[in-house]
Amino acid sequence: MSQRPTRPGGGVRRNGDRKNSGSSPQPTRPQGERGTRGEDAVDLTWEASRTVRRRSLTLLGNLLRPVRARLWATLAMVVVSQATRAAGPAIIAFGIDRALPAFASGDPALTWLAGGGYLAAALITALLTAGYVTSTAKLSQAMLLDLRVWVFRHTQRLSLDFHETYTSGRIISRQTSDLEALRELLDSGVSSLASGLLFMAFTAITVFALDWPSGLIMLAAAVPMTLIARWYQIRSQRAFRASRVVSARLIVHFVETMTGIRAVKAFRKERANSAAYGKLADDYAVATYRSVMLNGVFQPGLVLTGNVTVAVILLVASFRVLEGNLAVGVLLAVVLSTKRFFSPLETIAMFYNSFQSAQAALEKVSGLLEEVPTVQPPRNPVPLPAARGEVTFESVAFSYGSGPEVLPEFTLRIPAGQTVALVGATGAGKSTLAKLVARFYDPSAGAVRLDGVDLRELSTADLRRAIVMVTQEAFLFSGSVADNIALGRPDASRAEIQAAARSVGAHEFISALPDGYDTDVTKRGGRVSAGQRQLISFARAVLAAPAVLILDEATSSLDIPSERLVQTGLARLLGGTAVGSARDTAGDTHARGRADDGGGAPQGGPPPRVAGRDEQDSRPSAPADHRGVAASAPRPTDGQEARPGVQGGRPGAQSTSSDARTAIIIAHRLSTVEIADRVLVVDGGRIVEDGTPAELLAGGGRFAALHGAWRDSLV
Ligand SMILES: Nc1ncnc2c1ncn2[C@@H]1O[C@H](COP(=O)(O)OP(=O)(O)OP(=O)(O)O)[C@@H](O)[C@H]1O
Repeated sequence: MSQRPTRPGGGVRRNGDRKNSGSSPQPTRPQGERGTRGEDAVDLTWEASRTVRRRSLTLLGNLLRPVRARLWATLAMVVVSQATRAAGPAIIAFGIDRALPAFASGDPALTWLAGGGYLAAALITALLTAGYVTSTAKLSQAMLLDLRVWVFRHTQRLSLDFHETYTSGRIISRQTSDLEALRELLDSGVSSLASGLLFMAFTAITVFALDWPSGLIMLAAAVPMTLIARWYQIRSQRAFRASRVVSARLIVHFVETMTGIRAVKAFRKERANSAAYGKLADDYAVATYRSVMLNGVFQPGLVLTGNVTVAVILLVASFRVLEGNLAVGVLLAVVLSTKRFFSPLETIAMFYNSFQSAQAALEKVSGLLEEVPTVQPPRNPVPLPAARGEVTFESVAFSYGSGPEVLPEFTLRIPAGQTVALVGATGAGKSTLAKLVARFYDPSAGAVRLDGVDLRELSTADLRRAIVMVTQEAFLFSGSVADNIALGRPDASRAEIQAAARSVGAHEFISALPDGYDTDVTKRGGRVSAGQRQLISFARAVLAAPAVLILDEATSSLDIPSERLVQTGLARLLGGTAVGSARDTAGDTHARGRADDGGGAPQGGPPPRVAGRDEQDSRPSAPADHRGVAASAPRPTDGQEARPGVQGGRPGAQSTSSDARTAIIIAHRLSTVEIADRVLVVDGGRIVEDGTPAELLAGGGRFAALHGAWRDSLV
């Protein structure tokens, strides 16, 4: 496509107003715009209807802009073809009333003119019809291609908070059934509607030109027809909106069931799900039935009006012929034209249906495109090509959207190179805190900084290079194992990919796959276990060599051998291994005392370390815990109590390492906590304890209690 508008929709933020100390521009919600909010509403207020209509038209305008030259050419073809088509009866009238009498008196020229004119009109109509049908198909495909790409790109750009509430099922519904409704209309509906309406207009002009009283009768028919059309429009708009809403719900339910098929089977939800799906399918059938029923009244209503009009014109014009006030040729032409005038009505009625359906679809799609990412890249980013990895939370508070405060105001400093374990009960706010570091969300107040730079001021490239989050799901994209590892650095060589895999202990199992690193992870034989998936995602992170690594430690779905594999990989990952990167040359490798748990011997990568503190290098390793991972020895502490609300910068909890990777781990395992430099205990969104594992254990507080419970659970 020649040119694409940068953003097809308008702009709506989902998170409402937020206090923001960051300097990056935040989009505001324009008055009256709605985005996807309230998209399930079937009855819209006049104001909302107008807004939605305007939004749909803007989108349509944006779609048409790149193809406007073709659009005008197509329109010209439609206009001329319908004019020549409508001229047929007038040429016949001319032939009967003027050419035939002239022919009878020995002048055949007018008859030749009438015959030739009729043939030429028919030829032009045929050629131009073929031209506009092909051209419309090209127009339609070009517009749909743009729209498909816009919807995909846009939904991908939207922030996590949007995806968490909107669900992938709805997005699929927008991408499939809504775009399909638009395709139906654009492919042939628009040209049928336009050509039909134009043909009617040209025919009406012809009838008026031939015999204005017949023209007036025809015009009178417009009154009942308009009333029927209005009746249909109001009801069908409602019916099609309802049908789009139910169709989206149906797809959402289907997608949810299929993506959660394991849980469905595990909890024997099949019957309940089938019942729910059956109910939705029933609702969809009812909604569709309603729109078809409306069409069942609309279409015959129009046809009846047309036929009655033809009868009235025939009657009146015949009387006038008998009285000698009208030529027979004109009578024939007027009746023919009137009959033809109403012939596109059936098609128009049919495509008006698609038009209404497409309009409802356009409303939904334009609403989606109107959404604006709440996490915006800055207009003038502060460059940070090589981050050290110091993370600071400066008077940060956070709530999801307009919900309750999940993290009350706090200040925290994580020095570069420190390994921090976040522990706490479920729902305490650990993931939320980690997601703020990854800038999946922006804080509601205060600022999160990397090396002193507000994350909102970093370019996406710098941010994603410096901070990588490894989530529990360890998602693998379709493609080879090597492709999946290379996600961390797409330009990495095969040797670098293998080195990354080796460094986390993944090389052996990858080599044992049917095609080694080239094994397709979606194919039989390429299916890897949950633990192996984790290792691949660790290798991905090693290759990316971020300054800050955030890791949501996997707890679920790992069997004991997998867990050991992951534990070893994790310990290695935290070693700050960088493959073929600047960090590598900076000497970011560590050979530290560590009791290998046997989950995977070093395979060419740098040896693993126990913790990210350089001062630990000189200390002997602590005794291994039950899983064989060495616990770090107690360290000197300044004895300072962690104060909720004001944390960080404590000498006892600081790393002195300047080259190690900063790691923030949402820790679920005792062994992981013990290899951390520092533990933050989160409770109700507050950091209630902050210190080295040894300090906190000695302190006898919440961490000590958690630790005790863990130990007991391991017996
Ligand atoms: N997307 C969201 N929208 C609204 N509230 C959320 C969202 N995600 C989390 N919360 C809420 O925020 C609070 C903190 O959740 P968070 O996921 O950070 O806890 P957590 O400590 O990581 O828990 P877990 O160990 O179970 O993962 C919880 O009350 C949770 O319900």
